[in-house]
Amino acid sequence: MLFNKKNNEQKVLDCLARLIEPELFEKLTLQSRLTVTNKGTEISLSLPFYAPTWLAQLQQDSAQQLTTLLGQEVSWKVSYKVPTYEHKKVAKRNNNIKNIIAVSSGKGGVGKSTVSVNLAIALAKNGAKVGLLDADIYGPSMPTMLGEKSTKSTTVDGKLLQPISAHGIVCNSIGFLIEDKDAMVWRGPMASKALQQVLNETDWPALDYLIVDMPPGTGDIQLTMSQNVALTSAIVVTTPQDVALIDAQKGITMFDKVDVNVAGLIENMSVYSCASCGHQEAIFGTGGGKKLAENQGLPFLGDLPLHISYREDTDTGYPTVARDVHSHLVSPYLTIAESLAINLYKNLKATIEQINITEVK
Ligand SMILES: Nc1ncnc2c1ncn2[C@@H]1O[C@H](COP(=O)(O)OP(=O)(O)OP(=O)(O)O)[C@@H](O)[C@H]1O
Repeated sequence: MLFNKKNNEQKVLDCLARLIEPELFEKLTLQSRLTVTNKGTEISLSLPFYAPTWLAQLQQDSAQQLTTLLGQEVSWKVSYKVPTYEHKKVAKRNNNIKNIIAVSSGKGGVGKSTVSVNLAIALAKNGAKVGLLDADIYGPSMPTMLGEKSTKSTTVDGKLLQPISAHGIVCNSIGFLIEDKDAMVWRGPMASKALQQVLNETDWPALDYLIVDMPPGTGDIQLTMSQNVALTSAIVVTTPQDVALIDAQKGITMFDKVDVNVAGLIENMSVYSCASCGHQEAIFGTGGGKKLAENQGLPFLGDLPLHISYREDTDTGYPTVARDVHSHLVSPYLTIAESLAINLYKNLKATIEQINITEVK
């Protein structure tokens, strides 16, 4: 049979088109190049996000079809390059940081910090380079949650602060600089200035994502912070009950006001899961976060159970995703991290061309 390069390229594309959701496929192929030759079949793919489960599923689902279509087994060569997404323009930008993602909540105590730290570690576990900035001036919790309670920020050159490395991520926190009681009395402009200072005066290594744990609420402080930092996107964390959802809605409105994309909602403490017997109970109600996301036309990134280990693990300085003992508590975070990375790619515009699908040999 005569080898038809163009035909085979089209066959591969058609097969992938059946397996990838249309919106995402269109965006991926818009910036793709696929070439096929007859010396063995290798799909060389440069992906703009880290999504190991999504990729494994795609490879598994397409394996049989591709082998049949091309008459030989297909191997994949995958590399990753997370793009820098377009974001609102503010004065200063650190070139080492590709994307800054704020994690916020309309209401205090919904688990925003717990989600921030575990999500940051989950993104890193999936393969990304991740930093975490603790901007929660009312109660910086990252020193405790990362097991670095007695650590203070240091500087090598007398100018830039060295971030703390822990559990596969780097972090800086207002808590590494000042005592908690000092932070509590800060007013808006001071708090916002402190955030910008910690952001701009830290010696961040090259990062795909910097996760910012924002102070809870939607007041002037949060508004000013959101305005003055070059945020790529924001995540709103909520619990399922009505009162939290009303505040989550305020959070979404706040980001709309300052023209920051909302990457999606996460529902924390969705279902109580008993550590002893596994019994599950929806004590705060269920499905509220998903419904709010639907009403707002926003992605729902996922839900997380209410489980004692999440609290114990961060209290002891070893976040659940880093400990990796309870896979049923880790996997929701890995899924949310994938969902976040894919949704950012789907909904934002990359500043540079990113993806190549090339079949070689
Ligand atoms: N899914 C969960 N299961 C069990 N406990 C949780 C869960 N999420 C958070 N917690 C616990 O709830 C408490 C509040 O969480 P966290 O400090 O992360 O909330 P927050 O929204 O950042 O609070 P703040 O408003 O003080 O910033 C902590 O003790 C934390 O360990």
